Amino acid sequence: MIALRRPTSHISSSLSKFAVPQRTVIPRYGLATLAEDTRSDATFRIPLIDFSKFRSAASLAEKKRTADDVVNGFKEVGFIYLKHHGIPESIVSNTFKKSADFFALPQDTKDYLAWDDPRSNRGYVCIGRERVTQSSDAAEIAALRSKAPDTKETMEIGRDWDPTWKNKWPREHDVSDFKPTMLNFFQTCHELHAVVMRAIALGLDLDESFFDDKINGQWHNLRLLSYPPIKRSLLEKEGQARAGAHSDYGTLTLLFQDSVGGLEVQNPHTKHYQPAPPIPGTIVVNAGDLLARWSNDVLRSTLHRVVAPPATIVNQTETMTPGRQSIAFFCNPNFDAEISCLPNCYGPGREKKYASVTTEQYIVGRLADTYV
Ligand SMILES: O=C(O)CCC(=O)C(=O)O
Ligand SMILES: [Fe+2]
Repeated sequence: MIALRRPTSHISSSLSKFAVPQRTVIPRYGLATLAEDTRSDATFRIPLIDFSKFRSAASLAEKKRTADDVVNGFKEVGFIYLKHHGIPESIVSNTFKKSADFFALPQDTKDYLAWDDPRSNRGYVCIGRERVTQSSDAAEIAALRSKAPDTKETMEIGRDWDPTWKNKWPREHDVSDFKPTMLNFFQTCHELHAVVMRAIALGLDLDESFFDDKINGQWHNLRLLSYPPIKRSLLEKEGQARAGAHSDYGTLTLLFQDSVGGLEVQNPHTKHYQPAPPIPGTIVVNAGDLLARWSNDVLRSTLHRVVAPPATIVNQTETMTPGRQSIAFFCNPNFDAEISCLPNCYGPGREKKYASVTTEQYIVGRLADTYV
């Protein structure tokens, strides 16, 4: 359902004059647009885009076709799958392995590295400490956190050469090669972000290099996530999820999932949640709030959440859901970048919706609201 078009039995009138036997069904693939498909949950799909067509395009016109697909995906859904994205599978699997080794450490070893400041946004976050939500009301978030905390733990890593904020690395004898593995992954994701933003610039009819000098400072956040096995009955409680419904804050999120599943994306048109299952060889990419704001909401920052894995993975009669691992790379513009409406995203009939804000003002404010 995600990438393939459904067949339909509709035969266009221009074909009817030909000798088509009465009961022949001519399948039509790929004719409905993404915009049409997303209007209904039955046909909702997250587009799957072959990104090698952008990287190795023989002409600007060919490049622009993939760029248009990327932008169209963010306009209609806010989420896309990328295949042939250029990050070798060995790098992804090794990063997952080091992440698993980290979360397997004793609790007090992890607590020693505790996250302690939203301006730094680095370190270990134990289960129940973050409650992602769209609310910015402190009392409401505190109530949600105690009633239905997120059932996940995370490790947050920022750019390593920051003069003010230091990453919190486990000791080498706790997890060998953790730091070089994460820094290599960080750099690799940074480079992919820069290329996808070039595609977005082109798809918005801006100069391809428009974002280059606004996103080169690597103010990103690499988040390792671990969702421990949990009783199904706990996940099915009112308002409870592995990660509650939220949007992300930055430009784009590059999301790497294991094979367990449970990620759901809100269909922006029907407001119903739809699964975004792991597809081998792909990554999920979603637009964040700053990109939506930058583009005057031309590009969508779509709500998503992580719930119990589908019943094909866990039998409904089982009482435990399996543990799940994922890695989110939250990409940000430079912290001093002024996020004010992009040149092509306003005009007569489309007024500017947002005041200009720096990345830092926006992100630090959001993070301060969601953690205790
Ligand atoms: O674990 C996932 O698949 C999604 C995590 C997520 O959306 C987040 O951390 O912002
Ligand atoms: Fe998210």
